[in-house]
Amino acid sequence: MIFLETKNLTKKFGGNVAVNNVDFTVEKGKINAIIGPNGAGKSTFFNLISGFHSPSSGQVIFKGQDITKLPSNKIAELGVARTFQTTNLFDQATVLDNVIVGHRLRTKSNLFDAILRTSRLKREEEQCREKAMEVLEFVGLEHLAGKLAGGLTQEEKKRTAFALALATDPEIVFLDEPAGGVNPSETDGLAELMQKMVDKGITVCLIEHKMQMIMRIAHKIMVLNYGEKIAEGRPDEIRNNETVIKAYLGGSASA
Ligand SMILES: Nc1ncnc2c1ncn2[C@@H]1O[C@H](COP(=O)(O)OP(=O)(O)OP(=O)(O)O)[C@@H](O)[C@H]1O
Repeated sequence: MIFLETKNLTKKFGGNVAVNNVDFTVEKGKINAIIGPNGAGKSTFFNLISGFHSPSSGQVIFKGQDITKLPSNKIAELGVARTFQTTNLFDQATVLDNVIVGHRLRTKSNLFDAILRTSRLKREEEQCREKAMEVLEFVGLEHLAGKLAGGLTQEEKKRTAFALALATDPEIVFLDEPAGGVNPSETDGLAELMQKMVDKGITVCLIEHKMQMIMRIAHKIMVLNYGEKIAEGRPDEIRNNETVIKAYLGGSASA
């Protein structure tokens, strides 16, 4: 069974076709990358898969289930997590509290539990805390658990974004520019972290402009240009693909 796939996925914003008839399959347990010049439709494509936008037409299938029309929280519950280019953290809250919010999705407590401070609530609060510490440790930020998120560096924010996604116990994570705005050695560290996720059994799908990193870590790459898939293949195939080279030379890619 194909793990996750899109079929003829299309999104129009007025007359602008941001994603045009894209067929894409994700390889399970691998690092899958999406590249393309600015405005190619990459983020929109992620938004369609994770339910933040509804497609104009086409389908998203996850483990054989059509998830096209599901709201984003339901899609997340099924095990599909995503991060954003700019993760909005609560600056005045600690890193730990920011991540705890990410795990709430998996808990059952409701308003009554909160008012009555039931044992279920207390138990779940403890579970959330433990889960948050576990994912912070995984991303290498346990030493910053008590620090206010507002004081984090860009690289630490990127790691926190990973932790937020991991706190939902995902089977697949969609990472939007996970290494945007960080220096080369930090980029290497984040690449290692993505590999570590894969080693743990999580499938990774990322959008990235940092071509060297992508060519090194991706198992498979899809190239979007003006909303259309213009190529898909292994890094060496993509590197030598003339259509891709032309799109980049003619476009505004910041690679
Ligand atoms: N909410 C929206 N409403 C209207 N148009 C949008 C919306 N989101 C994206 N677009 C348009 O869709 C196209 C694709 O944008 P998108 O952000 O998906 O590209 P991208 O490949 O992620 O770009 P970048 O690499 O710069 O992040 C662009 O023309 C953009 O202006």
